[in-house]
Amino acid sequence: MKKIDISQIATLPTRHGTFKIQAFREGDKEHLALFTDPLPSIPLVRVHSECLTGDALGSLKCDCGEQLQAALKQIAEEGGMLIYHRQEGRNIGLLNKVNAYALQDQGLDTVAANHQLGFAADERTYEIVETILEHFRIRQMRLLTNNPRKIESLKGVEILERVPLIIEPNPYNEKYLRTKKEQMGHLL
Ligand SMILES: Nc1nc2c(ncn2[C@@H]2O[C@H](COP(=O)(O)OP(=O)(O)OP(=O)(O)O)[C@@H](O)[C@H]2O)c(=O)[nH]1
Ligand SMILES: [Zn+2]
Repeated sequence: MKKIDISQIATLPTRHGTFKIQAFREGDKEHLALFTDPLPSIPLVRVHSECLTGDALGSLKCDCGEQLQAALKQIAEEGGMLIYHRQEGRNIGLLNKVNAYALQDQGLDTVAANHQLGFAADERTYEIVETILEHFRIRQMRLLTNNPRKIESLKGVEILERVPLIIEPNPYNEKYLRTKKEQMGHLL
């Protein structure tokens, strides 16, 4: 197992409320946990995979940015944790994701574009997420997701409830969301 470095806990005021923040470094990847204090015994958890274009740049090609904001709002209200999982582009990385976007400009869907570049549709792994949950001794939770694969991938924690996180489609992400539903089994 890789060595994990863990930061101190700091306070992070956000537009949704004040969270605690802690960083986890694994090799060259740095992940974050944002959590309410107190943390309920059965917290509401969001595992959010990095999407720089959606999360930081306001991209309308996906639903990530709006999901991130909606998740933080709900977690601030109900108590829980957002794990910011630094596996950009379903873990193909930013450069490859932009190449996948170029293929999507030519008409390929999000799954076919990944395949054309030699990747599986989803290359993410969740060991670091399990390590972070273990660090906080979270063994039972409610999970904010529409992705059944994410539920199956999280071993060692009991997911008592799946809480949907549905964003209204826009003309630019309609096809993407349809592909996620039809080819990736998302509960949309
Ligand atoms: N390779 C690739 N990655 C993408 C694309 N669009 C978004 N992503 C990445 O997909 C990840 C988000 O995954 P999603 O499948 O939308 O959502 P999810 O987190 O698995 O599922 P939910 O929990 O329901 O939101 C982020 O890492 C994004 O960077 C794309 O067209 N190609
Ligand atoms: Zn995105």
